[in-house]
Amino acid sequence: MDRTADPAPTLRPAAITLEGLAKRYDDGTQAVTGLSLEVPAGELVVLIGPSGCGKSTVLRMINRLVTPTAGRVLIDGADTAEADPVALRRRIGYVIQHVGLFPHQSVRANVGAVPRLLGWPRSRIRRRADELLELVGLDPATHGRRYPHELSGGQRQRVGVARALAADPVVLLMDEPFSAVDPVTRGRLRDEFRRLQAEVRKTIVLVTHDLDEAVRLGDRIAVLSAGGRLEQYARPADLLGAPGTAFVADFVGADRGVRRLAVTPVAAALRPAAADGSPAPGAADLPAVPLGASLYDALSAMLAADAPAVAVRDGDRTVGTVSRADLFAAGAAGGTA
Ligand SMILES: Nc1ncnc2c1ncn2[C@@H]1O[C@H](COP(=O)(O)OP(=O)(O)OP(=O)(O)O)[C@@H](O)[C@H]1O
Repeated sequence: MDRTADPAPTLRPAAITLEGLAKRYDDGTQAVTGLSLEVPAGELVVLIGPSGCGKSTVLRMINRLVTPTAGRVLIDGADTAEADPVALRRRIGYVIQHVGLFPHQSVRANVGAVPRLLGWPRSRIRRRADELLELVGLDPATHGRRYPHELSGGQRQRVGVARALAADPVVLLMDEPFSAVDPVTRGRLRDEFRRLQAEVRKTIVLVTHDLDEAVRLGDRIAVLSAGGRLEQYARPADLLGAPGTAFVADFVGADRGVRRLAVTPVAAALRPAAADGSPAPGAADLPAVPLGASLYDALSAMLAADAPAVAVRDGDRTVGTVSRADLFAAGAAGGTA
């Protein structure tokens, strides 16, 4: 990204603190109960739990679309109840399930909506919109002038993400952001989003029903049960390796061992190649996975090729091998996600 073209300083991501947060709706529904958790600056925290357990209500209390009945939300230590709600929402990006793009505005105008409200000069808004469209994988020249109905569902979803990032928010809230598209597009968007987050490093709170999405995207996962009660808050590998309550064990399911392989890097089981750089004997005949792959990828490659091990490559170089025994041993011990 050409930061020199944009005079706006990039805002540091902010930490979010939820302190004893609760919401009881007027009809008596207790949606969230005494929720306390800390979202470190620059991390992506996933809220997951069964339908109706209060996940969306938590997001909406963070941006003050819903007023808590008890507790506080602090952003970088400042109580959001004391902020002007409109100004607060401009500092917080919000991506929702069905995107909510303005149908009668072009893609570029949609992405520039918040900067326009903030009174940025037109040339800067346009530059920012085009920069963000590129960032989310849309060509500004082709897609910038289109209207939302002229895009595919996945493209609309990308525009929604670009729009939420436009004013360089200190916090990004995402409510089921990838659920309105087919499973293949969903997987692709999720992978793209992971790369995007590695680049922009925002503080993100993301709501999903999908455990795979949670373990692949989350730095930490908060599992909520009915009434918005926090069951466990942990890193993905820890959540899968040591469910803290019977509810979590049931929620992460019997296949949690396999899921855990997906969040354990192949490096955790690597048998390094010889120090002189010569490849392990027979490595040339093995299927290969890149160094950034997970143990799950390694197992898939072994099963597909009916091979006893995989070679691990860093670019063109074979850096070592992982056998089935190495893989299961490391999977059982758990790696860091
Ligand atoms: N405005 C409202 N008035 C009354 N009850 C509400 C209101 N909004 C949500 N609720 C209730 O609060 C509870 C939590 O809803 P919320 O949408 O936060 O859950 P969720 O976990 O996001 O659900 P889902 O996964 O199905 O989207 C539900 O029982 C819901 O019916």
